[in-house]
Amino acid sequence: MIIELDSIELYFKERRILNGIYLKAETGQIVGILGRNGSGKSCLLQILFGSLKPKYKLVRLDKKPLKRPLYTLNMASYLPQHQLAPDHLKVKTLFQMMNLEWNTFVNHFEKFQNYYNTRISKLSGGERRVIETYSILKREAAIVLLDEPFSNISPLHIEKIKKLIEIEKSEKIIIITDHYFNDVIDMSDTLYLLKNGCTKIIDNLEELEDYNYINPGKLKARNGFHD
Ligand SMILES: Nc1ncnc2c1ncn2[C@@H]1O[C@H](COP(=O)(O)OP(=O)(O)OP(=O)(O)O)[C@@H](O)[C@H]1O
Repeated sequence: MIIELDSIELYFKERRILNGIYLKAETGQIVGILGRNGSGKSCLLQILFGSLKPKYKLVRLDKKPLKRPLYTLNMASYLPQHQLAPDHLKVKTLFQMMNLEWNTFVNHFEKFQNYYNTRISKLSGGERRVIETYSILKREAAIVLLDEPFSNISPLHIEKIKKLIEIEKSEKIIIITDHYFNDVIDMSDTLYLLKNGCTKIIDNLEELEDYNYINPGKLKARNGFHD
């Protein structure tokens, strides 16, 4: 499956947020979106999901224009930037709703084994994000959109989630944005930078310095971003 976003124009009142967007993602690949605060990354994911309506957009699924919002097709799983799971919900209810195996989860995240009956409100911000990210990632869906999945998550758990994303990508399209740019770069097969309302495809990581997204020397040493 291939999904493409094209020619998006998003305004809030007179303020232009996005114009000149092109993004392509396909099954088996992770697409990373980087960009400074306020560059429009969350808006872009919401537009793709269909929950934000811009002035103009073109979404193509396998080359055919998509006439309905993606969420109505029940094929996309979307992690919003802000809290997803309501406070009063018990962890077990979330797992039941998402049709996920608790034992499989605690095999990956042993620390959570006593949380089955716990309400979301009793978890730390990072613990909640691990559960939210995991449940969106593992849900049955052809397209997974992850907006800041690593927020407040400890390095050890980030590494575990990165491994799970790598496994899930074989059957899914995964689009991810996060300010942990080294982690996004590590995982991404294709990388876009969102700047001045436009997407720029990044072929060489030095371009991220040239576009003033990061200061020179901040990139983790690597041979290429697929390594
Ligand atoms: N509902 C709204 N009404 C008005 N302006 C908005 C609204 N939602 C977003 N914006 C503006 O649109 C711009 C892009 O917002 P968005 O949340 O997509 O940025 P972002 O790249 O995800 O930022 P961050 O990395 O800080 O989360 C911001 O300047 C924001 O203030």
